[in-house]
Amino acid sequence: MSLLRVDKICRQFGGLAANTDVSFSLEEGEILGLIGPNGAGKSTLFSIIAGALPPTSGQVWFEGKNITGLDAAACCAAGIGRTFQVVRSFESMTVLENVTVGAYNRAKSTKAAQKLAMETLEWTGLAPQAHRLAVELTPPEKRRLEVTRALATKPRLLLLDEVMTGLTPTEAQAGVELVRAIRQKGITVLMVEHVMEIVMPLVDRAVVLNFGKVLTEGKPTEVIKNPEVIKAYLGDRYAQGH
Ligand SMILES: Nc1ncnc2c1ncn2[C@@H]1O[C@H](COP(=O)(O)OP(=O)(O)OP(=O)(O)O)[C@@H](O)[C@H]1O
Repeated sequence: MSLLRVDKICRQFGGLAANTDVSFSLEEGEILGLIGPNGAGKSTLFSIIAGALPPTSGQVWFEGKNITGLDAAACCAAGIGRTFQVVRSFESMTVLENVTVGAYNRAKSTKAAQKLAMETLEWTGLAPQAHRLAVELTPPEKRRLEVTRALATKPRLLLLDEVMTGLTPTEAQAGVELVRAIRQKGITVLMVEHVMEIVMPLVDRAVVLNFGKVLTEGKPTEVIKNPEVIKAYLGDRYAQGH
């Protein structure tokens, strides 16, 4: 049984079809990349899987249960954690407080939530910043804070929305190592990422969206050679280099 199954998802915004008949599965322990040009419908699909947006039609199955229509809190409780494309830290709170907000989804008391938050910060390497205000963090630290807060909800599936965007190659490499460590802990990862040089060596499989539809899916090495993917997204320059 797949951990996640997205089945014929459609989402309309007025006359605009952001997702049309999107279907794919995600196996336990996989890292799956969701790629495609701007406006292809990636964030919309993330929001539908995470319960932030209902689909117009179609279904989302998680651990064999139909979770279509559950709200974001229920999806989080079910084991789906997410980050946002635009970083949403609580700027006037400390790093520890930010992560404690996530930990409350699992912990029954403030003390237990703070303990879980601190353990998660230690894991992601942000513990030395625990008592700083979120506003004081550098952009890569803020992205790491987002991931830490999502991890503190103890997800089985983590949705990462462009967490490497805007990072230097060294910072992105640290991000890649964090994603690998997350999988090592048994957490399945679905990630949206634009930087192909980062995402392709990292993912087991990639699903390519274009104009809201699945263009193709497969192993990264196959996907980047697909002429339709090159035309729609990668461009000839990337293809020639690989
Ligand atoms: N709340 C909304 N209301 C109206 N249209 C929307 C809304 N959210 C997304 N759209 C439209 O749906 C389409 C898909 O957008 P979406 O953000 O899902 O794409 P994306 O692949 O994540 O793009 P990007 O890579 O730029 O983040 C776009 O045309 C967008 O303008």
